[in-house]
Amino acid sequence: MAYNKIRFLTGDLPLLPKFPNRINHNGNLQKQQYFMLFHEHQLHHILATRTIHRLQKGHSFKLWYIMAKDTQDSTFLPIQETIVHNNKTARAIELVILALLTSLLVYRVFSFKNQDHYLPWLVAFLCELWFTFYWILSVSTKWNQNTTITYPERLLKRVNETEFPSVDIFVTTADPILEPSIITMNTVLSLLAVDYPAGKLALYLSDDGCSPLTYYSLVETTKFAKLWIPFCKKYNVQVRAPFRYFTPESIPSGDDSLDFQQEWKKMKNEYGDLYKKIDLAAQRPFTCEPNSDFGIIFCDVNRSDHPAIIKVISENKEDTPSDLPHVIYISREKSLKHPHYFKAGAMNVLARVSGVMTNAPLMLNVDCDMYANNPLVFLHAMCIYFGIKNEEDGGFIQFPQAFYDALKDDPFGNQLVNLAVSIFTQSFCLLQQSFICAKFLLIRFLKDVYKMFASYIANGLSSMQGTLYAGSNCFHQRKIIYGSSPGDISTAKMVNEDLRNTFGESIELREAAAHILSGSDAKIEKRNNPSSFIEKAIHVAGCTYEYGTSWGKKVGWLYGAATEDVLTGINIHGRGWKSVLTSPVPLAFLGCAPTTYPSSLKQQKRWANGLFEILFTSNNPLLLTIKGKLWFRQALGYLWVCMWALRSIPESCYAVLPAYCIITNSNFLPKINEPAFLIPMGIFVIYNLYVFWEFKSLGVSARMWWNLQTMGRVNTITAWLFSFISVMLKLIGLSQTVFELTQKEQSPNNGDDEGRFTYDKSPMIIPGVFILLINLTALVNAMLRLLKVDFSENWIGELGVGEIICSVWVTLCFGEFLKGLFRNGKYGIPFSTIWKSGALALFFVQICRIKSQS
Ligand SMILES: O=c1ccn([C@@H]2O[C@H](COP(=O)(O)OP(=O)(O)O[C@H]3O[C@H](CO)[C@@H](O)[C@H](O)[C@H]3O)[C@@H](O)[C@H]2O)c(=O)[nH]1
Ligand SMILES: [Mn+2]
Repeated sequence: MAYNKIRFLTGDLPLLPKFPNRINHNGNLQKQQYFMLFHEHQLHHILATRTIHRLQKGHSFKLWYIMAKDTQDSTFLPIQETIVHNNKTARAIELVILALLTSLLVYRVFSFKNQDHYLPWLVAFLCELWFTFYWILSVSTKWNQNTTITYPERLLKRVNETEFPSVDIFVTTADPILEPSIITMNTVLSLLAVDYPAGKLALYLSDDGCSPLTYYSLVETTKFAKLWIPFCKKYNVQVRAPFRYFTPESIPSGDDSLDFQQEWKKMKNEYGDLYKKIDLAAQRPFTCEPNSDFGIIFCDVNRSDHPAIIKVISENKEDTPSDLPHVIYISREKSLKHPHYFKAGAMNVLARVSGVMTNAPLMLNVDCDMYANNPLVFLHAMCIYFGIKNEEDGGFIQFPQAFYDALKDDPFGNQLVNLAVSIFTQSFCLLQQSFICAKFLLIRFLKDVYKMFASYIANGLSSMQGTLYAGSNCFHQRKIIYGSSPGDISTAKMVNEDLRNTFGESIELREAAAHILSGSDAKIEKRNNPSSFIEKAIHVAGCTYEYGTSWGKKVGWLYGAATEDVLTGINIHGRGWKSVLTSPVPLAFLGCAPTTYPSSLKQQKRWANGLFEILFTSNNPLLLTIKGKLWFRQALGYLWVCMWALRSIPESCYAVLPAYCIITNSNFLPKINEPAFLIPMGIFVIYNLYVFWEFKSLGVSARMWWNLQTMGRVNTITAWLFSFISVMLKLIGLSQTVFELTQKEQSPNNGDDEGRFTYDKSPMIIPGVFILLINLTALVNAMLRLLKVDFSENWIGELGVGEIICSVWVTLCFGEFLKGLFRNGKYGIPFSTIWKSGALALFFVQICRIKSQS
């Protein structure tokens, strides 16, 4: 379909000595290999020397493999390309660290009986066993790295706009105060104005806050969009979220045309008006106005107990096409008697309502603060959609989560740069080539024994399935969200009874789903007048609709973990799909990261909590590898993220150990005059230098590296420890997880406060303050001991240098808390928190005393 413009040629290709090997017995060139050989510059070189195919006449060639004659004609160039990273140095260092970790374990085992202090030695051994295991997961996840690059300009030359699939866009918001309407509206505007045929787009805004303000803002924003979209398209505006476009720096220059300058001013005023309207409405209490349509809708609604409200705010009719996509407002039914499953519940309503109204084969999902920062983002996604080679490669298309106005040097460690290293930019998405041989041998070897199992291992060894689904900035195929697996025809042939059990009572939804599952795009019905389906849509947005169906269990966004995104993503991978990550320049989407320490803590807790919950569902990565089609190394990658909460236990123990040992005058590390001291020292030095180097190569400042490294320790011992505890409480039935929203701010620049730590009374920081206090006590203890030291033989060995270094390091990591102990007001740690941690620390020191006396 996409390549019908490519010309067929035959001729000579003398400049490519490797070329003939890559032609298979049919005379066809393997398409991956084709692209490996023909990087753009090579091609240009070849074409410049006027060489063409050597392939003899009479051979049939698949469209892909044909080169065009004209250098200017880019129809033969790939629309997406995967570049494999060279990370040999990183791999070598990672293996050195692994070797050191292993030797430390071996040393512990052999020196165990010579110890006078079994307890710290045993605890250290268990922690290090965990660190080694976790390091293996991390190395495996980062081993193969690649980047996918997309070329929208080539796509436009090759695929006609009419062939583009339609896309339903879902934006979710839940509270107009924590998520100010103006931010949500900017996200809406940026999406309405993307470079994509407007007739193929429908934007659905889900409002879990059931807020008249959000509804009113959307109506006004839609009016403004009618001016904004043509303006953006006419002048090819790059940033289509007005609050980011009309900045003081963006004033038109003298070089710009007069027309543009005038329209720019007009647009700026119009946006100013919109802003004022929304701002005023936010300050005025809402009143029921019986004579206005708007007043009646929201009269007496209670946000947690109300019927579904669905309004088509604007329609893009086929007979009067415009630049403005369909705009639809949804506030799903809520009732105190029924669970609503937070964002996952909202997404499922969006999937159903859009299924009834527009039923696009693709859906894009964004959080209310994630505006589209690159107007070509849909075309970048289409490069992948049209460029994937095998059906299963297109599980979902994820763009990274990145943030605007990020605080300098990431003081709270929440901007995901560190994750970028491992989850987003590089790994989770790998190349098969180098392992094909190993895979082949392995399959042969185990063939007769465990045929199935062998192919799992082989797949696992060869590569991974791709990036995580991160909840926002992701394109999904509707059929995959509806539960289909690659190459599986059973869903395509679902009969009415199955459809009812899966998708529920609504006949329209079942019909629409059957269309989608049967696969062929051509059959997917275009619905041009969503407003005629409002009644049907209200039906599927009801809070009892899901009872007795597969929503949240097998289809849609899955319930059971606070991170519905990763849970839904692992389920998709578990069906055998792969996913793709691509990050165009400029970045596809930008949102707000929490700007205060307490809100960052809350977010960290929810994430670690949700990720850990996944291990206790039927979507546990190891279960999915055995029972489903999750590849082994992909499962290791998932384990690596899902165990954040569990990490808090060994990390806390390891942070307690130096204090314990100094106070009780015992050791958990080899003494400085033993050669074995070099092992932990080597790990410490090499690991930290390695991470520093890794961050440097990502362009991260030294200050940011330090912040990320200390916040890594702090978050683990505070927020993640609480995630661990809360999952345990949930497992024994004592608590329920809730989704606490993150506060969003339009310009997070709040003067003096920017990036400074503030504290609330959250108990989460108690363990952190406790660790700090006991390590401070230990250091004072060590100092006193140093004063009394008798410089006789082996005094340096008795000093416990390793323990002191560790204690100093832990204290440095908790440096912000140390400052917080002495500051006042919101910058200081509340007295009640200090008091509680102090009591715990005192108790601990007392135990140490008793221990050392016994
Ligand atoms: O009951 C709810 C709760 C949340 N949301 C929406 O969910 C989105 C994400 O909420 P936010 O507070 O911004 O959480 P983050 O931690 O920033 O979000 C990340 O992590 C979440 C899982 O914890 C994913 O759902 C998100 O997509 C992902 O961006 C927002 O648009 C909310 O409006 C709802 O629609 N209904
Ligand atoms: Mn968010």
